Amino acid sequence: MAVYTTVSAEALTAFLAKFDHGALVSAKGIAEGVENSNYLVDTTTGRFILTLYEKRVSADDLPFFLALLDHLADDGNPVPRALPDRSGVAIHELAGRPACLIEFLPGVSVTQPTPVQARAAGAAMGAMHDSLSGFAATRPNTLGPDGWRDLHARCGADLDAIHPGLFTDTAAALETVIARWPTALPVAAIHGDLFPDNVLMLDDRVTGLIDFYFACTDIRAYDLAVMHTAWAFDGTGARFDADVGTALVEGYASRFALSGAERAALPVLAQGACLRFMLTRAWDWLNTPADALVTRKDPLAYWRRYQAYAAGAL
Ligand SMILES: Nc1ncnc2c1ncn2[C@@H]1O[C@H](COP(=O)(O)OP(=O)(O)OP(=O)(O)O)[C@@H](O)[C@H]1O
Ligand SMILES: N[C@@H](CCO)C(=O)O
Repeated sequence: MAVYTTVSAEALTAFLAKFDHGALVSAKGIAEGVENSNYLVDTTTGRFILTLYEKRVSADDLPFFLALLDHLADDGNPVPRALPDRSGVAIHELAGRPACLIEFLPGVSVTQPTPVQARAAGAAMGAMHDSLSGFAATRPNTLGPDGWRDLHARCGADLDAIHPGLFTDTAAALETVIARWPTALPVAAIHGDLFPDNVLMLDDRVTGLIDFYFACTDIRAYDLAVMHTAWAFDGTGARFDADVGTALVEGYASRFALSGAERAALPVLAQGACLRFMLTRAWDWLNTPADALVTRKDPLAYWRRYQAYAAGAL
């Protein structure tokens, strides 16, 4: 369960008193997610999400994320804004963590997307990229190729405790992918983590894009490649669904132009994405205490995907 920080009723009541969004009725920790602490908060006037930012989110980056969300919401994308308090402040401190009160969006995330749902989600990313072509602020991707090497070195030989030979095999894969990494593709603000659990849907309609806390400036088509790795496989990474992958890419292209060079680069971008998620999952796997109230995600599910792309899945 991803509630790393506990917020007392007293502290939450005092926090809500700064806003014009009613008084506390109830607050429940949300089990989903691994990065931040999230609460579902009901007040006398509505429903909200309270997010306390944990390990990987730096408070210094929050203004970038919130400006990006405002830009997308202004342009009609279904993203939640962080709400300002009465004095216009959106970034607060609560229980010792940076914290925001965020708009609640309806919908649920699908676990096994259909091609129709994947097409809608791809189109939502295309519309988002269209809006973000007019977003000027930048943030480096700390989990880009240089970050993978660093993470690989920090995990070190302990990777072999996850799977024999994993340290050497991933070192070789990293060098192969980095040597082929595109250098001339368009760069823009991207989401960076648009997994099915970060897309809220009602039936086949996208009602929310959430969790922008890896948003950064990077190769735009990398965002689509990340999405492909997460949507076109089952949770174990063992079963590839080509129809879902194709629907995702075509949905995207229906809303935002995908050049021949970007399409041609998707396989290597997807391999890089697999290494990124394999390594962050491996780091968490090796550094999360066994009794922590969070479900660790399987790094090998991303190593399997890497192998599928390396063998030509896309
Ligand atoms: N604005 C929102 N509206 C409705 N539900 C939301 C909203 N934001 C978050 N949630 C709910 O909280 C859950 C966890 O949120 P989120 O994915 O942002 O957490 P996280 O810890 O950053 O996750 P991740 O592991 O995907 O990085 C979501 O799966 C969703 O159920
Ligand atoms: N979406 C990521 C978690 C956030 O980095 C994963 O499934 O590994």
